[in-house]
Amino acid sequence: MGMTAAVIGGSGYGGGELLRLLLAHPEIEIGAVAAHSNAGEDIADVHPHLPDLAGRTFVDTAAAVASGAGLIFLALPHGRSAEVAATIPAGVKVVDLGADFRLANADEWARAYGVPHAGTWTYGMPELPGARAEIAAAERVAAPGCYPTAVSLAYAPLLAAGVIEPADLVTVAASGTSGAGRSAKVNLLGSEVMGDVTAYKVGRHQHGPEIVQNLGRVAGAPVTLSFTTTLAPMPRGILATCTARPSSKAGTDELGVGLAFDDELITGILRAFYADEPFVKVLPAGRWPRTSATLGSNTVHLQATFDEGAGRVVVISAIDNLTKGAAGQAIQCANLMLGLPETLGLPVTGLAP
Ligand SMILES: NC(=O)C1=CN([C@@H]2O[C@H](COP(=O)(O)OP(=O)(O)OC[C@H]3O[C@@H](n4cnc5c(N)ncnc54)[C@H](OP(=O)(O)O)[C@@H]3O)[C@@H](O)[C@H]2O)C=CC1
Ligand SMILES: CC(=O)N[C@@H](CCC(=O)OP(=O)(O)O)C(=O)O
Repeated sequence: MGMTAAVIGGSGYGGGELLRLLLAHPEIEIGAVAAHSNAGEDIADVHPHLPDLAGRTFVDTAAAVASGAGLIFLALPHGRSAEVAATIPAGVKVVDLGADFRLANADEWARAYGVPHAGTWTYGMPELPGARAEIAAAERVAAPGCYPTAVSLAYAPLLAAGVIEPADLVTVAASGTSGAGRSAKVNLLGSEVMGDVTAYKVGRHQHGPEIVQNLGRVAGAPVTLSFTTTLAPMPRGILATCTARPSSKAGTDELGVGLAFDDELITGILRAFYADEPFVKVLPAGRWPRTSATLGSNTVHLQATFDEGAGRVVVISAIDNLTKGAAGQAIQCANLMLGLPETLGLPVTGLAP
């Protein structure tokens, strides 16, 4: 074992997924695991799917910070990471699953989250252009949110190729309930969620600015996104339907391919962009992403078409919000920061049915 990692916020859903993946990681050993209201509890009592952690108890946050771990994962509610990060000594590598350090613009952060901005860390989405080397060189990384992963990776290849209009992106996405965390909320009760799909945070979701930040960097131009989120009656998964108008460059010889603007061209751009990416799968023609196929994997499934009648490109993206959308992505970043193979300990295959 090369490195001991502490997990702070280990009793939550993101923390539980981190622990599940780290138990199978050949180079990272689980050190102190911290909780808040569950401090002192047996880890396997809170996470019965992790029986190998029976007999180990959650410590408090300060004890985990002081535990001497060379790597710390933070899986805390928004606003909490910043105060804990300030107590972590230099030289310790930190990956934050929360939002505190994701946005570069302080005003946008304060508008989206309602508390002052704590700063900006290296953004942890290795598949975005130039990101991998920055993550590998960083001591502190802000791992992206679940929706921003699904949506940014759907649009990025087409924006980078210049074939869609950055000023007219429209996304409707559905999330499973674990995306809202483990703490009790009335709207997450089984009797509220089962048999229901509901829109929420319409027109004001906090992930809007994060997606716009990512895609603006890829496009090299201002991006406008209409982003609507819905809650689906399933524990895990995100399905994002991402549409865009073709740009004036689409279907012209400027692309250098001499092809009509059609499904083959669009999926060809996606395939070329992700040709060397172990965790992004552009599905074969005719097969559409489904959340169930991604569960437990660190994999993004993509498919695309050109809806000629509407004059819009449609890209569908599916991920497991807790894996590629949170803990898996955090470990992918940690692997890079530690100089390990990026895929170490991370499943590509899903769990079905
Ligand atoms: N769920 C998801 O799909 C995703 C989550 N994220 C982000 O990851 C972070 C964790 O999310 P998630 O696991 O879902 O959240 P949960 O609500 O499930 O877990 C939160 C964790 O933080 C601990 N905690 C709560 N308050 C405090 C506090 N004041 N001091 C110290 N620890 C505290 C909790 O401890 P205890 O329960 O013992 O009180 C628990 O371990 C959030 O920032 C979230 O936005 C990012 C991407 C996806
Ligand atoms: C279903 C549900 O409520 N999902 C949450 C996702 C929160 C999340 O994951 O937050 P960060 O990625 O920003 O840390 C939401 O929509 O706010």
